[in-house]
Amino acid sequence: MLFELVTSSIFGGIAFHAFMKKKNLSANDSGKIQRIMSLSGLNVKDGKDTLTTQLIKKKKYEWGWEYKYKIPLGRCFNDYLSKVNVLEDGLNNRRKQLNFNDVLALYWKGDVLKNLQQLWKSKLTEQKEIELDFDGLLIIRVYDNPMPKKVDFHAGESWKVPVGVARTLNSFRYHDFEKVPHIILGGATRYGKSNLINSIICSLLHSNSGDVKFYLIDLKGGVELCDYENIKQTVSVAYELEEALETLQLAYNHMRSIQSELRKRGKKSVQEAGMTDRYFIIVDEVGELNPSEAVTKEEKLLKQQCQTIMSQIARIGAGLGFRQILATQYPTGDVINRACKQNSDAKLSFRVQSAIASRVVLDAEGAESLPQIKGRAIYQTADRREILQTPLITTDVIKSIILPNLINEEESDEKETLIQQRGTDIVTFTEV
Ligand SMILES: Nc1ncnc2c1ncn2[C@@H]1O[C@H](COP(=O)(O)OP(=O)(O)OP(=O)(O)O)[C@@H](O)[C@H]1O
Repeated sequence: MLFELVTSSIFGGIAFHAFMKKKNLSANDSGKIQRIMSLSGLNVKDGKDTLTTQLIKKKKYEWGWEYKYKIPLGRCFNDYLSKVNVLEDGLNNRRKQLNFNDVLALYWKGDVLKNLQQLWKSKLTEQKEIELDFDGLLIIRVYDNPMPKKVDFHAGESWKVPVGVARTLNSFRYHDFEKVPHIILGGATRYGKSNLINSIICSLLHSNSGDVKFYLIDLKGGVELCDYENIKQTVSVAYELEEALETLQLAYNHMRSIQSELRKRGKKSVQEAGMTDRYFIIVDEVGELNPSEAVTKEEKLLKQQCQTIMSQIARIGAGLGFRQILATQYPTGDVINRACKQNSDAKLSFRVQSAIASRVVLDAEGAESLPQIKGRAIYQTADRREILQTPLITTDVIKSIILPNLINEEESDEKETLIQQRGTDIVTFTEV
């Protein structure tokens, strides 16, 4: 009896959906969206009048629907962003959608009964996703299918590294370190920062093993970046505050030597001079270098020195071949120094705990409303903001990329000498 009810509701649904599809009316949620907006307090009272969010345009795409709304006076885009979960849950409220392809697949397969059960089960867990944007009008995109929850890593080309798969056309997006030299990564713990750092390092190693150099600062106990300690491309690794300063000093001194070299040759940048080496300073938990969190005077001084070098690299490093990747899981007020943030035109944030934390990383809200999916992130550059599923890199892939780059014993001795010398480096800060 129950099964009959279930099957007839499925077939009823199929017939209804096929009819709607034919009329190109499938899953138009504009009415429901407007109702959710009213019920969630987005209307504005103006004397006796109630100003509502007005639908201006709607358009059907392959992936779903796009709606454009005029927002009432007294509301801003952020008011809508803060309701993104309300909108999404409202649209998914007990929705079971069947599409034409499901039906075709069902009839062509052998065991119809089993297939029906599977189809029903998968429809129960189906989830629409929405994205909000603003271009003078509020744009709401309702995607019929959710983004993939797992995307495999593959290396990029040259200085372009894969940062994730975008929803539209399921295509990979790349961060080009030649165009945007510095990037800030943020996100609450366990959402995928370290995984992304590994992906970036491995992509760079794979595509530029002869030209890439790393200065690694891992202040999370040294479990994440220690894999790269013994590769030829790593100039210095730091696990403690003092070592972090030494590593930054090494990078800074080298940056200054490249600067004098360029001056001698009358060139303005490494690109112009045809110098192919690029230097990546990667700091995983930049919050540990925050002077306002220091316990002692000495610690504060060390952290301040680190901050000074990081801002110098952010300010002048781009043309000298230096790139900075700063990651934090505690995006509060001053955790990322201002010069570093101003000079990082790319930001990537996984889910964070609050709108304030999102603003610290992205300068905008939104990362607090990301679904609770590992690897899901907002990637933002000066002209684009997109939700991506970042690639997942496995330990085996990391090992296979590291293996050909491991240093042999002779090279290891040379490296020891280099690291021992670094304490004698003197840092002088000259305005450029
Ligand atoms: N892109 C991804 N796709 C799917 N799963 C992922 C992805 N990135 C990370 N994960 C999963 O999440 C777990 C935590 O990831 P990761 O260690 O990178 O988080 P984290 O943000 O660096 O955490 P913490 O700040 O605590 O070190 C991983 O072990 C992995 O299983």
